[in-house]
Amino acid sequence: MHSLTAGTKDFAYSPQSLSPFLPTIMSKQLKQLTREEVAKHNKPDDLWIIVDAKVYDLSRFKSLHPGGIAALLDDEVAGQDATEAFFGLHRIEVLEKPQYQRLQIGVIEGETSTYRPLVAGELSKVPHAEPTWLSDGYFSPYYSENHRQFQKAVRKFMDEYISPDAQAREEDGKKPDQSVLDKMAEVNLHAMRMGPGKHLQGRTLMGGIVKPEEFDYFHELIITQEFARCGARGYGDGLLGGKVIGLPPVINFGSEELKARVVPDVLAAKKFICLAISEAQAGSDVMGLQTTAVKTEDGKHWIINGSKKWITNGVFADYFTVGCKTEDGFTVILVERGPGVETRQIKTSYSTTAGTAFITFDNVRVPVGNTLGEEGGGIFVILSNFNHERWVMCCASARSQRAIVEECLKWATQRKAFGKPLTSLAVVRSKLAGMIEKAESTQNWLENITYQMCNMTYKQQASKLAGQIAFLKSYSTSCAQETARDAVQVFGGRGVTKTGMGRFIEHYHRTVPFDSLLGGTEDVLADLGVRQALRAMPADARL
Ligand code: HEM
Repeated sequence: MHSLTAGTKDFAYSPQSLSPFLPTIMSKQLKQLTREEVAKHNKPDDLWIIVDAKVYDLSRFKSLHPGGIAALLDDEVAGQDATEAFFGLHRIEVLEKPQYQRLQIGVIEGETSTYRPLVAGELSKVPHAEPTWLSDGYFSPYYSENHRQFQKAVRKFMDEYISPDAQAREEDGKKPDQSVLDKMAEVNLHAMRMGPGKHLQGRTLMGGIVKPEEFDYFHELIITQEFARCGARGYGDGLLGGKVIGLPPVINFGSEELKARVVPDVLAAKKFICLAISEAQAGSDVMGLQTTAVKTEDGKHWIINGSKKWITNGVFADYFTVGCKTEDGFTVILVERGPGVETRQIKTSYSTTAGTAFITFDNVRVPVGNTLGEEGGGIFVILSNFNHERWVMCCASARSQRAIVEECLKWATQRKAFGKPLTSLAVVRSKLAGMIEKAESTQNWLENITYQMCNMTYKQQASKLAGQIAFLKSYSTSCAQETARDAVQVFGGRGVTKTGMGRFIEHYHRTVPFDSLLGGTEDVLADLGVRQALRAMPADARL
């Protein structure tokens, strides 16, 4: 998606990954050729083609071509203009890859190329590929000039540093590269992802574009949405998703000593933290958890025993924000990796780059000073971040749906079936309509809620927005799943193929159900929204 920069096993693309090669390619003398001249080179050992006014010599490459030799020797391809056929079968990034760029020997005299991938930081011109506030000619009451500058900088950062690593790690399943995490720390992205607040004080945000006291939820929305564009769901979580949910309890409920010891290192990505609540026996039912914390006789330590499952970033975490059953009920305790703590990778439908873990605690000794909030008051610690956490998920869901819309619009325009572009088929247009409506409605609702968050106190948010956010989360992820299903229909077999044209659709379709589970399943959240509404029913209301 341009938004989703591409990469396959043999091919990890990002606009910047090309930069070291550009001088070589540009200095190569490209011949000015006529179409008649190209047409003479139509034999297996002397094979030229034209794609987008550029001439490629495929004589030696043909036997390495992943699509086989026959396709290249077709009468309408060999020596001919194969632009349309090419874009029906390959993503534009194929031609950007240095090893394929070298096949270009010339250009067609007097003609210019039409197609190009976006450069780092650029906005897409494809309709609905960007939210309206970033689209030409539209207005928005929500975003200031500062938000716009901030968005530009975050997108450029994302395209330059994060996207290339995202695609490579999604492939090899390793943790995000430390150099990327360090680069993010330099501009304080890890801190900003925690939202507005005191933790931003004294920090230079994104090179000083936004002052800590001016950073609001729209800035945070921008970060989450720009990250979601990379189309690498597992990597997105690997990029310290565990910190986004695991650190707030420390920041909001930890002792000053604990915060001073833990928070700076986590925000600098020197240490990693995760939220460890769910267990094999209990997920959403936090009161049913079985991991126990029992105090030592001198009352100075907890002894923790039990296990946790599906813990994002757990594999590489140094700290674990753990929900435990204690004498007084449910208590949240910060556990540090050490004797008795073991983590094992769980293979889920998304990549292992997220570091999803099964964790066991075997007589783990933790100082009582690591208790987060009141003993027995763990439910408040966990609930306190639920709205924010779910809202973050809505930001990501809205943006990744939009990226799929862009993929589908491009594909349906460039792909021909029955001699016509897919867009000429009413059924395809109808699917596109549904996807666009969902992406736009989700974003619009999200922006309204974000505006409320910017203007409400924490307490007001808790009472007025819990239902709204629960509904939005449930709505976004059900829209997302329908969009994924429709996108596969539009892409056909490519929508279930891990490489090539439909690779982002396959990835999305495979990973999107996850979004409908975390932070509460769709049904649970929709029901929560209704229950919130019922609680607010006025006593004097009658038909
Ligand atoms: C500069 C010229 C070309 C290069 C560098 C090239 C490269 C590639 C690459 C890397 C793939 C693997 C799939 C992917 O990563 O997208 C591929 C697949 C393929 N190519 Fe080409 N190709 C070229 C021209 C053509 C032309 C002109 C045709 C004929 C219309 C063609 C037909 C195919 C087919 C049928 C596939 C398999 C597609 C699929 O599995 O969906 N290629 N090509």
